[in-house]
Amino acid sequence: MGRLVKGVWHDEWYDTDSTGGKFVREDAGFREGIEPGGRFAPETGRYHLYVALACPWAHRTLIMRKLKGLEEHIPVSVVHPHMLENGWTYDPPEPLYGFKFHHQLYTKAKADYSGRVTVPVLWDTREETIVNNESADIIRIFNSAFDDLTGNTDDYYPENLRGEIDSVNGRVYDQINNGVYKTGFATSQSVYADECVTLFGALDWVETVLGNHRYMAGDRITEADWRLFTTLVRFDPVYHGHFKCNIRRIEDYPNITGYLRELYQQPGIAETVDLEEIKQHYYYSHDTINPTRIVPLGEGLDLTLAHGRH
Ligand SMILES: N[C@@H](CCC(=O)N[C@@H](CS)C(=O)NCC(=O)O)C(=O)O
Repeated sequence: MGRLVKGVWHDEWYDTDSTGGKFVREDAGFREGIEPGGRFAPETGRYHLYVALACPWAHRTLIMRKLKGLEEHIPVSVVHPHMLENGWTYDPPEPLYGFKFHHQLYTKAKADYSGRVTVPVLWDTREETIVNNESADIIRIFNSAFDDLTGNTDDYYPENLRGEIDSVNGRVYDQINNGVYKTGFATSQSVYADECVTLFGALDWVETVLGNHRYMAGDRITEADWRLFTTLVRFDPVYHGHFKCNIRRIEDYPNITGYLRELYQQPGIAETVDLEEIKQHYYYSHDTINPTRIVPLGEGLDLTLAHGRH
């Protein structure tokens, strides 16, 4: 775990001293788009996606790549699940440059880069740079930028639902997706307790929404559902224990349980979920919160059971 400072790698854990025990996530450093006629134009084989199978943010991009039929257009490389003193690593080395360390991609893109070195990364092989390293942007890019190439016009951010999707995303991001990290990485009891209570308040709200609607932003699956899904699928096997998010389990919420199963059972989605890799990453990499590195055996819900949603 570490960060780049002016292009030099420093092995360091998150600084929560300067924020009174709070985990504060850094903004992504590369935020370009892909559009026809633009600097980054949609082309088959031009872009490469770097992910961790364990990472909920990277997982969103894998899901959208699958749903939008982009697998043959955008190849993917996967980091090793253990993120240790060198940050994310490739074993074997990644295919474009033979790099062993994910931070080498960042310094290839910008020699004096300062900031955290995260996945996912959407790489441009033409300009040899990072187009974007913010998953929220990458899934929007995948949602529409390659439609002319793939002929797949499925829309997970439809015009008429954007207001609702944005509003759901806002709360889900802050209190659930990032909420589990803010709870798990807190280094003071009172910060932990506040974050944990807020997280479960948000899950209670999701349970109510799903009692009234089939999905989070109405009656069709949108990006709001996929953004929530990647946290829910990790919750009982990882966040409940490792991040001390243990007021309730997902299994204790009937509507969320059925919804999670229904999303998991959508075509192609189960292949994007690797629970063993997910558990290995969290329990092994975060030695400040699990110094023995023992990976627990429990796997959480059986996601293959009938979802019972209609
Ligand atoms: N805003 C980014 C966050 C990505 C992120 O934090 N990824 C984690 C893995 S789950 C990471 O690479 N962390 C490495 C670090 O913080 O040093 C996104 O959504 O794409």
